Amino acid sequence: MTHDGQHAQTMSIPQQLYRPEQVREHEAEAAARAGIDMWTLMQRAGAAAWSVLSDKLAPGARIAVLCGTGNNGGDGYIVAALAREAGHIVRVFALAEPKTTDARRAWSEWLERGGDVEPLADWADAEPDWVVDALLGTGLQQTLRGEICDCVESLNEAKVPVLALDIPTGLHADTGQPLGDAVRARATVTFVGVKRGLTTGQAAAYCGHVHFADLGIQREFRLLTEPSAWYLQPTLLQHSLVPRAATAHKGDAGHVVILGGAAGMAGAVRLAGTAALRAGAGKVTILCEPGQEVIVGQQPELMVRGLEAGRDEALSYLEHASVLIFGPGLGQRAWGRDWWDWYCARLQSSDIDPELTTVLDADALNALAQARPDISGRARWILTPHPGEAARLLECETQDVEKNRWLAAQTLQEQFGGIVVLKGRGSLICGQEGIAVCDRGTPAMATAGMGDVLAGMIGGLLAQRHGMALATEAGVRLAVLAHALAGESAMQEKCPEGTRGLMASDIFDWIPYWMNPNDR
Ligand SMILES: NC(=O)C1=CN([C@@H]2O[C@H](COP(=O)(O)OP(=O)(O)OC[C@H]3O[C@@H](n4cnc5c(N)ncnc54)[C@H](OP(=O)(O)O)[C@@H]3O)[C@@H](O)[C@H]2O)[C@@H](O)CC1
Ligand SMILES: Nc1ncnc2c1ncn2[C@@H]1O[C@H](COP(=O)(O)OP(=O)(O)O)[C@@H](O)[C@H]1O
Ligand SMILES: [K+]
Repeated sequence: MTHDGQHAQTMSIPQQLYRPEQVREHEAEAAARAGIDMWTLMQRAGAAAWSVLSDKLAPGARIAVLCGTGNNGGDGYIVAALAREAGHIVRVFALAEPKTTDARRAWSEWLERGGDVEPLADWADAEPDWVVDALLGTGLQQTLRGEICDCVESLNEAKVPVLALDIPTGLHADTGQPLGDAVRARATVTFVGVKRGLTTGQAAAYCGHVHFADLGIQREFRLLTEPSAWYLQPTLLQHSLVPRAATAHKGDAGHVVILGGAAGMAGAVRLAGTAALRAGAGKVTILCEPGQEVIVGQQPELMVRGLEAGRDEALSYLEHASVLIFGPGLGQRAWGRDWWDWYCARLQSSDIDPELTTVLDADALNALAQARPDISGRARWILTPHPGEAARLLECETQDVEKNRWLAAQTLQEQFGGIVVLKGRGSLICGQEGIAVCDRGTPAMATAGMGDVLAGMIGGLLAQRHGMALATEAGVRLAVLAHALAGESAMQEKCPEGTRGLMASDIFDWIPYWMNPNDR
């Protein structure tokens, strides 16, 4: 078996993400254009996986390779052969004989070299230090069935570290949802193009660390098909968030107006307002329910005005606003509902400029779900639903949203216009420029007020976008990314591997850190 070292290298995840069908459809043509056959491609896949696995092994480690009947299984036989050549104790457990030509070749080479193939159900006999999951790749159709299902269950119960080839068996390579059950891998090596199901939905619970190997055909592959989504990386902040001019004054940095903060929920607008300032907004004004000013005003940099619902005095604030954030702590009582009705009416009559960039969050999204007004200005909306709010807007259940987050985000964008941020692990940003995904952040961010901070950061960054020559959609992507990274940094500071106990306000100090990526 040749070890094709040159193309066995893994690299960082590129920006371009694909649907699994795109990879299936175009990999053979890309390989042909690169002058190699599919057997060579399979050997490269096995070698790339081996290069990841070999780094994790102590000398003489015991490895169990679990092979399915398709080409994913073929990759597995190649890894097995390479691991044995390197002196490890390798046992292969297979569902049945391979069905495809290339996988059969890999299987027969393994047998010819004295390898053995044992029944899948016996895998635990190997008492492995590592397992290689080569059961199913992108060929997965519907819910896992038969012996594979039992095997995945026993593998997860055993809690042995697993390296998944291409994708953890059972995980849908597009939606990132397990189909029935799925292997919980410690690491995944994915081939040719990064499948977008590795970045959202439940992917983070199943994939472990994701490695990418282009198998030397990336250039050819990219010429054949357009990406289906964009993967957001911290380097993007460096490229886009250029330092402010030395002569800047606060008027250059925009004015964010935040409408929300009903009795009992003034904290939401205060969080959003502080986040907008930390993101660099020049000025922030909060319009809240009368009586709540004291709570907001404890953050002295925020300007605050208590207003009864529907007061046209609000127009004078909006006239000078660069961005409106509408919804944090708005509540569902009359005060909040009346403000929503006022907003829709004033937008319809153009008393509110339809060009005013407006973040609709929290209860403004719930009001939108109930009222569905036919108004102009939608092109300037940025909707920031979590999956529950998205479900209300789409009139479905939260699990329907999670089943296919790409589709949910796209449908919301088509129905409501503007830019949609579908929050949760693997946040999606969908607008005219396509869909981008942010898979950063930490489960410690699943805590009240974290969404208010995000709304504030989006507003705060967009308020400065003219000075930075930043398009709105690009600005939203950057804010989502910086929010997730600030959450990670704040948790890291408290407890490096921790997953609980973060508060939304803990991330404030880290927002300037990520907003100034070139200044350190
Ligand atoms: N040379 C190449 O082409 C290269 C390919 N590459 C690799 O190939 C992988 C794709 O290979 P693939 O297309 O053969 O599909 P794969 O995922 O192995 O499974 C198909 C088998 O699974 C079975 N099955 C399906 N659904 C099931 C279910 N729900 N529950 C249970 N069983 C189910 C199905 O059975 P059937 O339905 O036909 O009875 C069929 O036998 C790709 O991910 C990458 O790793 C790389 O090496 C680069 C070079
Ligand atoms: N497990 C997680 N991993 C990464 N980010 C998360 C996770 N859970 C929540 N977040 C992020 O935290 C924020 C929570 O927002 P939201 O649910 O609106 O909270 P709230 O309404 O309480 O302010 C979102 O940006 C979301 O993407
Ligand atoms: K697999």
